[in-house]
Amino acid sequence: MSSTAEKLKIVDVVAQDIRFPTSLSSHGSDAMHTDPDYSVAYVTIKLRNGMEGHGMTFTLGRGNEIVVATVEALKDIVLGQVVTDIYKDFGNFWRTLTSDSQLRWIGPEKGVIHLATAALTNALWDLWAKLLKKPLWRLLVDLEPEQLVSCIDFRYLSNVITKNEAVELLKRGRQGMEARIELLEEKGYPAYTTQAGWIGFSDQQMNDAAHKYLDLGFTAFKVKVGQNLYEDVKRLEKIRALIGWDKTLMVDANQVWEVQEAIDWMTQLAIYKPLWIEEPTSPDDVLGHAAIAKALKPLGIAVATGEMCCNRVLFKQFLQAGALDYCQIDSARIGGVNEILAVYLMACKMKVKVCPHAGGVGLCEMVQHLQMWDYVALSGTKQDRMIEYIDKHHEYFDYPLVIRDACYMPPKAPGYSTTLKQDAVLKYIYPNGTEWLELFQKGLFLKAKK
Ligand SMILES: C[C@H](O)[C@@H](O)[C@@H](O)[C@H](O)C(=O)O
Ligand SMILES: [Mg+2]
Repeated sequence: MSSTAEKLKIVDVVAQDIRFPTSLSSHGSDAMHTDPDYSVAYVTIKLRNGMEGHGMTFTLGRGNEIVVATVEALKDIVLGQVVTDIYKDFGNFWRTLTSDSQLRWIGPEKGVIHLATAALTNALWDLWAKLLKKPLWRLLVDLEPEQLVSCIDFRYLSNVITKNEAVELLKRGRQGMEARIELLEEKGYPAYTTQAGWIGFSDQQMNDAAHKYLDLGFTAFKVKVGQNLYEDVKRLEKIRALIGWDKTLMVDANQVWEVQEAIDWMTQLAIYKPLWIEEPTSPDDVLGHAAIAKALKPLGIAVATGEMCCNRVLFKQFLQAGALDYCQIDSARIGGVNEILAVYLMACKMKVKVCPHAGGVGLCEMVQHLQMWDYVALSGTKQDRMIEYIDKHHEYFDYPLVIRDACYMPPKAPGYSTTLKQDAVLKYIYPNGTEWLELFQKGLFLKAKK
């Protein structure tokens, strides 16, 4: 092996359980997840030359240790590889990672095993962008269409999109690219916020957050619904009174309803003119979503889903069935960047708008890169599209996102914006981080029994 290849060998993969005590303030709460502790399974891939790539997947607390253990189970597939060999044929490597004959049985390509795949894959992309000294969105933009497509495993997709069609879409997407890069650098990419709408928030918390975001120039707000119709009516009355009727309002039920219940409930809330209802029912129920979308269309309410969609195949079915109007990819789910690219390509072909899910730790940092690539090099438009935004946990990153005039500004630092500050890791690693030890001592949290 040449000495350059030797230096680019992966010599270590470390997975850490990082958690933040968000349940203390109801931050992130919704009808289904009432006490989330925002967490990440944080993966570091180390090369012999000392370089590191970081990746993560998002969880709500206790499940985090299972994802960390699953990364441990997968890491032998990555260890010892020369990282640049992976990038030469990334699609095939991704298939190797998801095809281990014994491990795939616990998926396949869904659940914890796929979350772990996402964390590892995202670390590999961070490393690639760092090696090329580019932010990830720029790396994606600069890849030739054929090269980008070679990163994707098209298995099970050919009845909707083929490799050749994907290349054609990307070639078409390049027209006018330079002008869009300039526009992006000048104006950024529109954001909306969910921060005034957590279900556990008091009136005062909602009030404060709505004013804060109005002052920051935000024009689109998302509110949680689905626990109690009477409370939803009160909350939507309140948010409309705060933001006015000229602003955009979306609502999110986080999977709590039966199909007919979703239709009936949303019919009652239609007077508040929500743009979309998000996750009205089970994230796996393609036909249920299709029925809801059909029933709510005459009321002017669209259906959004995807933050818990398990893989490209299910996204394919949602798109085929006309079951979503807004496709909410999540940067820490499905199998990481490689598989998400396939979803963007299918959505582009089927002319469905992608409005990514974000907000959780690292999600805003990562997904901005993907959505900016889509704008510059694939769909070519920001029309009716926005990225979710929440102002928490960014300070723990080496290169936090930048928001200006309610728009994400394109990241400049090399990588996927996934590197946590060492200090944050020491404070929030579970259960022995300094912040956690203090919380246990104060009796604010009970340490999990092993
Ligand atoms: C538990 C989490 O905060 C979710 O409520 C959140 O991801 C949400 O569905 C969203 O759309 O932001
Ligand atoms: Mg949601």
